[in-house]
Amino acid sequence: MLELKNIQFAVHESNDSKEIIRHIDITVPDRSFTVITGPNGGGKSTLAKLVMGLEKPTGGQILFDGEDITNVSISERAKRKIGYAFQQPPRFKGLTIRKLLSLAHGSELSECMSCQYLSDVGLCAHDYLDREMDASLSGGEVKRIEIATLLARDLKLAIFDEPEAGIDLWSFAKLVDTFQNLRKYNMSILLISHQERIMQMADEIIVVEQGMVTKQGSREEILPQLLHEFDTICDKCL
Ligand SMILES: Nc1ncnc2c1ncn2[C@@H]1O[C@H](COP(=O)(O)OP(=O)(O)OP(=O)(O)O)[C@@H](O)[C@H]1O
Repeated sequence: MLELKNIQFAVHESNDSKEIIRHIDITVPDRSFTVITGPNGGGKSTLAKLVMGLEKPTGGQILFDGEDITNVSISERAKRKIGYAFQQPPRFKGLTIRKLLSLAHGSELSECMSCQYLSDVGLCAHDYLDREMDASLSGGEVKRIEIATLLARDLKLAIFDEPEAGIDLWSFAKLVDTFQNLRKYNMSILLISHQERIMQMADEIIVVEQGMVTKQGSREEILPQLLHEFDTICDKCL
């Protein structure tokens, strides 16, 4: 279980301090699917970076399975099975997808397991295992292969920052299917998204605005509120 307790993050800008995250408390239970949403600039990516260790909070505590990891390095967090999927996953020329999956796993993966991970992200293993992770792959394919590498790492917590960014509607539909498939794995998913179809898969939805949690609860409770707010905004624009 991940617990953020009174997390704060401020940066210094020309003799002034700018608060980006203000006193946030969040709990992500084991094997849950949590979506963080909210307006641009609200602090969602910063929150993900704080959990991953890419940024260090200026106040508060991060607990993972009861252990204080606030000051633990990125690589130590990775060893504790916390993983992060980039908005724009890196490509590695010269490295086959088969090799990439084994590297993610930490030892040679059997053909059968590699195929399983690729099929769970909606890719036909025989078409991809011996391809290079290079520029010849589409944006949607790269994203799904990155998710397969997270599966191969056998993570306890996977963090995705707007996985839908930069992909077309067709690839998005396949990505939604991929996230449905991830439900059978034992990991918790913390996903940042603005997409209703992704929120429809969540157990819990958290809205972050101006560095604060403004709504938090089950999908059944929060999603109708968000859709109603969105309709009201749209009606005002007519
Ligand atoms: N290191 C930093 N220095 C200064 N400002 C920062 C820093 N990191 C984030 N910010 C600012 O903090 C605010 C929150 O940024 P963040 O990327 O977390 O928002 P977000 O909710 O993920 O937005 P989006 O939906 O557009 O991706 C933004 O105004 C951003 O410019």
